[in-house]
Amino acid sequence: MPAASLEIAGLSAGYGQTRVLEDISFCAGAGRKLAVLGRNGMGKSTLFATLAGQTKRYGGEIRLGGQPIEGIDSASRALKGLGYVPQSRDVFPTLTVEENLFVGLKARPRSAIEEAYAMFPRLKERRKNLGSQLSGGEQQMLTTARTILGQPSVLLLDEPLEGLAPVICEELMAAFGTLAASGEMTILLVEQRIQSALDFADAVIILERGRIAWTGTPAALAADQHTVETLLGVGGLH
Ligand SMILES: Nc1ncnc2c1ncn2[C@@H]1O[C@H](COP(=O)(O)OP(=O)(O)OP(=O)(O)O)[C@@H](O)[C@H]1O
Repeated sequence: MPAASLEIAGLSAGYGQTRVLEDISFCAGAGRKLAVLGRNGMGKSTLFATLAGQTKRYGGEIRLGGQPIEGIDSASRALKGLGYVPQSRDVFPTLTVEENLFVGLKARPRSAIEEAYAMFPRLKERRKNLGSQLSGGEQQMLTTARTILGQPSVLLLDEPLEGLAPVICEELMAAFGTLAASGEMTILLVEQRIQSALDFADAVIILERGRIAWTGTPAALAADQHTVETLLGVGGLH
């Protein structure tokens, strides 16, 4: 499946009676790389969970490749090409690493898991281990690899670098960049490592209390010290 656009218009969502997102609108063109930033608790994970169909939506539209998906369930969204790697690493604890990867293949041949091993050699070393026996960083790699094996047209990555060693972070961001550049995936990234996100992305949105407070390019953000301090709560970027 080639990369697809993701368009959101007037999206409001939350949990039960608790409204978290208000009137979110943006568009990520096919093959683009969008970073979603913001301080803790501003709604980043809720936005991705909403796109994946896992929260309560009060209103608004979500279009994947021009087709509305807001009315269909999570599994159907995945079948239509929406890949979601949540912050909570959801490996299957009683399956081995290799069996976890097989789940991600959908209809693809089993040999395709070599793609995951090329991206994460550590998973190949641990392929006979159970999901429950992996470290936090290894679970992160496994969840990410399993989702990518399904060849989504839009990939939502919620803090994929959490728990990973710096050298692996660099390799992983480079691999994500290659997937987007090859036209295989549109990638949306939530990341606390702001500089890594800005090095990766070609557009940025910043959430503040469930609303979009800023949009622009990484270069414009890096030059806007006031926004960096007030909306991201960090002293500066380099
Ligand atoms: N399952 C839930 N039920 C009720 N409220 C929730 C739930 N999950 C998150 N929230 C609330 O929604 C708001 C946004 O949380 P969310 O996790 O989306 O923020 P975030 O920007 O991803 O934060 P962080 O950077 O800390 O991961 C917070 O006020 C949080 O308490």
